[in-house]
Amino acid sequence: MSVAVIIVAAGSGSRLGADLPKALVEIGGRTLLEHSLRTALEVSGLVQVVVVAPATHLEAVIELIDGIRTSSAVHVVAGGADRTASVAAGLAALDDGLGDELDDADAQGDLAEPQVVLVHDAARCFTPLDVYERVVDAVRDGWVAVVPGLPVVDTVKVVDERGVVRSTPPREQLRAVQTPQGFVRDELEAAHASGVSATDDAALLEALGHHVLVVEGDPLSFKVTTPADLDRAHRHTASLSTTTDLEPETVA
Ligand SMILES: Nc1ccn([C@@H]2O[C@H](COP(=O)(O)OP(=O)(O)OP(=O)(O)O)[C@@H](O)[C@H]2O)c(=O)n1
Ligand SMILES: C[C@](O)(CO)[C@H](O)COP(=O)(O)O
Repeated sequence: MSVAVIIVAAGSGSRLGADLPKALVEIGGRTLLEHSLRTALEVSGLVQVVVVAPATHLEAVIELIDGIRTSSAVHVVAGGADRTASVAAGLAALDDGLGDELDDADAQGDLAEPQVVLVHDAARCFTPLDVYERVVDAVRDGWVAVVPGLPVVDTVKVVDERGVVRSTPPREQLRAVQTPQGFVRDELEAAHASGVSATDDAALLEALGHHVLVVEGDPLSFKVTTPADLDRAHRHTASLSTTTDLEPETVA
């Protein structure tokens, strides 16, 4: 089953408060979007990546992507008013530019329109490749919708509009979910056709009665949301370069 990745990068990043859209903020010399894209391009069975960019920065994003060598089709489209609308814009662009390759594929049978779609937040720029692969494997195993997640460490309360606690869900049943979220393409498209918005795509499929599987996420898949997250991201890249610097000494 061939795979497409939609990277949603069209948010403004209001909670981060940078003077650029969040996906274009740099960490360790690369934008969040480039970090995410470089990993996404390694996914097995990949035939296409759609980058959903801020409408105000389409040219800048196209230029960035031109600098990345890849044999996969990478398309850039403008995002929408919220995350759900941006994913819908990415879905609408699936198959764009696959024309020539598809003619060959029809002949060779090795490349086809994507049947599995992963939706990934550019803001989760350090998600390891093995998380993507776990999600794809579970969709290939027959799950319609798959999300990576981690157990929750805090006790979570459900509150009413006044902030008064209504219930305390059992913590062992809770997972904090991340991206990439993976779907059978037709079902994701059908869920988006409802026009309903949600904070993640899996919720749209849940609403239609689909079973969503949670596979193991990764702490490194944290979402860069606030200035504190950006500091954490800088520390992460700094620790990587320190490790690299130390490698020759370690070997010697
Ligand atoms: N209209 C939007 C809103 C969000 N996103 C993307 O969805 C992901 C998760 O959203 P979030 O981290 O909340 O980003 P922002 O909406 O930019 O942040 P904020 O809510 O602080 O403005 C990000 O990669 C963001 O670029 C998007 O493509 N289009
Ligand atoms: C999709 C998501 O990353 C899953 O945790 C999250 O719901 C995005 O929320 P945001 O408020 O748009 O960052």
